[in-house]
Amino acid sequence: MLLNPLNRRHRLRYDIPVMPGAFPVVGHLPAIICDLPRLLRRAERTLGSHFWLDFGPAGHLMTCLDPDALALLRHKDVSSALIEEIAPEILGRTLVTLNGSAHRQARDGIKAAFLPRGLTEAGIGELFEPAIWARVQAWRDRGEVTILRETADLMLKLTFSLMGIPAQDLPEWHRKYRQLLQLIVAPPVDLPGMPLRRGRAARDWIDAQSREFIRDARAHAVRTGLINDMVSAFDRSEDALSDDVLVANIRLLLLAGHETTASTMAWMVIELARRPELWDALVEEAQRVGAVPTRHADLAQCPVAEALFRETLRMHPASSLLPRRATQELQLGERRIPAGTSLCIPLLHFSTSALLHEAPDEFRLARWLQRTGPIGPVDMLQFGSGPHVCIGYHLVWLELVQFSIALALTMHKAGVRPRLLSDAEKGRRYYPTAQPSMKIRIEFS
Ligand code: HEM
Repeated sequence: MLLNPLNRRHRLRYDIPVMPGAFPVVGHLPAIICDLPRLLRRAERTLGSHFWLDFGPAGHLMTCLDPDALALLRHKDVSSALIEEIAPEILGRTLVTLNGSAHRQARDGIKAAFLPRGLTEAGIGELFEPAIWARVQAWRDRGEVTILRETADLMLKLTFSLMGIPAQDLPEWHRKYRQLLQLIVAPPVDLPGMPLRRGRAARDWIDAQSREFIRDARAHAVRTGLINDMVSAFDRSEDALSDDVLVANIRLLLLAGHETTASTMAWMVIELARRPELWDALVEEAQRVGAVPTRHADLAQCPVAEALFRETLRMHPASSLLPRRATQELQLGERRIPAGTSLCIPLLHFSTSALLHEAPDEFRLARWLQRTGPIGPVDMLQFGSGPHVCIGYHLVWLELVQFSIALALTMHKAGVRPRLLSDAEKGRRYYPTAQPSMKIRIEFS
């Protein structure tokens, strides 16, 4: 594991052990990025359920593997402002960093557009369907693809179309979006040609375009997409919010929905490729349904595709860790957590914890197909919980079921199925978004 062999000293901070093995400057980040499950297991074995991990520039985060930690996501004295400190350039002033009434106000102005009714009224399923068909048909014709590259590209296309960005502007958006992402890793050097300068310029470009979209929406110009709905909900809301909030959150939607969904989609294809019985069950369902669903109401006809989406995300949660901060002293199990403590809530650990799931390491569609109760917070913990629970949940569910059915229909008609050409475990990343290696190839034969 990527730990510093020279750092073996056992230390305590506020009576909680610090994980040894941190490097200067980057702390445990190399192990967090490349080997998080093993790092958490080793920490649990050697230190117990509570320990500090060193996130390099973001400092030490108290990590708790006890399922009680999930309740922190709903706790009134726990804030998500730490996310702004970790990624100020890219996430500053967005929903995910706000708390209390400021958060509620901003979220209320956006959330309706992402509920099943809002998505259906905006015709999002119909909007996505042709782009998904086109992409899987291209894969069939090519016979072999680098899967994460492809799903990332498809998701960017879908996310941009959601925003109503005209097709001719897509290449420029693509370029600016890639530059924006550099802000996540940019060293703090603001000089011409450096990632920080380029990333900021891309962010300002994207924000300026968003302001134009908002102006257009208000002027009732012909523009489809969720932005219209968001703007009118925003303007209807009782508390006056500045357009800056809307602009920052349009940027957040681009970021929050892209890599997470692309990673999940890639893992779905990988799981289908390495489990022939799964592929057969999906093909059977796709043939019975015969068409790609476009509305939420139709999703009930696709239980296998839904179970595939849920089980893939359980085994491979795209958001592995959530950072938080205690604003007051807290009690967590037996522990006293001082006010101001930075916290890490490891969704990845809970997603495959034997305390929460039966046979957690087995990929089992049956756990979803045979369940009788409704989906509860533990079943969708990969989307967070509490006031910040993911706004895109219904959208992801729709697009991933659409994708699975289109894939199964297209490939089955051509007499081919997905086959894995690479080692899926090699080169996995777990942070900031968990994803399979960029190099994994899938053959359709
Ligand atoms: C598989 C795909 C996805 C996963 C696993 C995922 C996961 C999450 C998680 C864990 C959070 C909570 C963050 C926190 O509490 O700190 C979150 C928040 C959020 N997600 Fe997603 N997400 C996905 C897709 C999407 C999509 C497609 C969109 C929209 C286009 C979206 C928009 C958001 C927004 C706006 C928030 C912030 C909500 C708030 O702070 O109130 N996500 N997501």
